[in-house]
Amino acid sequence: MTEILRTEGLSRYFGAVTAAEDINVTISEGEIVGVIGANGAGKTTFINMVTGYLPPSQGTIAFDGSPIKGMGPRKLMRKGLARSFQIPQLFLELPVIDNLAIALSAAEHRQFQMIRPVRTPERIKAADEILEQMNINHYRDEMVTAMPQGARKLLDIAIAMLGNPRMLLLDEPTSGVSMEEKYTLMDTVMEAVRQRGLTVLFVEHDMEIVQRYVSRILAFASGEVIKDGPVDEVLADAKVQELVTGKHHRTPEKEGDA
Ligand SMILES: Nc1ncnc2c1ncn2[C@@H]1O[C@H](COP(=O)(O)OP(=O)(O)OP(=O)(O)O)[C@@H](O)[C@H]1O
Repeated sequence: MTEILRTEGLSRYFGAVTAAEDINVTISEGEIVGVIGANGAGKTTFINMVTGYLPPSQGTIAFDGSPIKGMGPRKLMRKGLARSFQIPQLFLELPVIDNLAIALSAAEHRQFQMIRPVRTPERIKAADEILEQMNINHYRDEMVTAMPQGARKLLDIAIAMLGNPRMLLLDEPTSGVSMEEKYTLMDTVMEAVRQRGLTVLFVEHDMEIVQRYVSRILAFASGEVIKDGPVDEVLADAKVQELVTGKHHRTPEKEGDA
């Protein structure tokens, strides 16, 4: 399989705090990878470094075979590497359609400038398409404040998909979303991912979501990747159970044993 992302010796220190240390990960095109770990394990630090939001202290990052360390988020977005946030980064007091128009405008301009929600026919077309694909087109002309949390997450992910990325990094796509909404949200996102043939890396605390949607897991603890492999293998690992999932977590095979 073709490699799309590779990190080598990737580390980040905040003074005496080791947020991430010696992360060596290779992701192939089309893989859907879950990132798990307890609070403070280094998951967001890893995502932030890969997407250009945080400069690494050490190590290298390559996307599509070329070094990307030192590039900012907008440049990386143009290269095909996009992300969503744990807390959606949206203009709450603007209509949904204008949030998309602003994102498209920002993507079109290389230099920093005041960004206004200019609705060109091309932008409206692109916005309507993604809103429909993410099943949030009924919110099109509503303020973001009118949307429930799940719909806001979908809008944030829709914005990440606007530039037709090849790889998407999602930071806790289901956090703050109700139990009933979670699966609908993930089904919608994963269908869009499948149609676009994207590679996905997503941070998730909910092991049921992880088991249902990913094929490979990176387990983080104390800033390090302690296990990287197929879902069942990682979730059955004693160290992962001790440091990440808790020893009462049951793998899918064991589910029917009781
Ligand atoms: N800007 C910062 N300054 C100082 N320490 C930081 C900073 N950002 C993160 N850290 C520390 O780095 C470590 C890793 O944090 P990180 O946010 O990456 O963890 P996480 O696995 O994403 O946690 P969570 O699941 O709670 O989001 C933690 O000890 C955290 O306190």
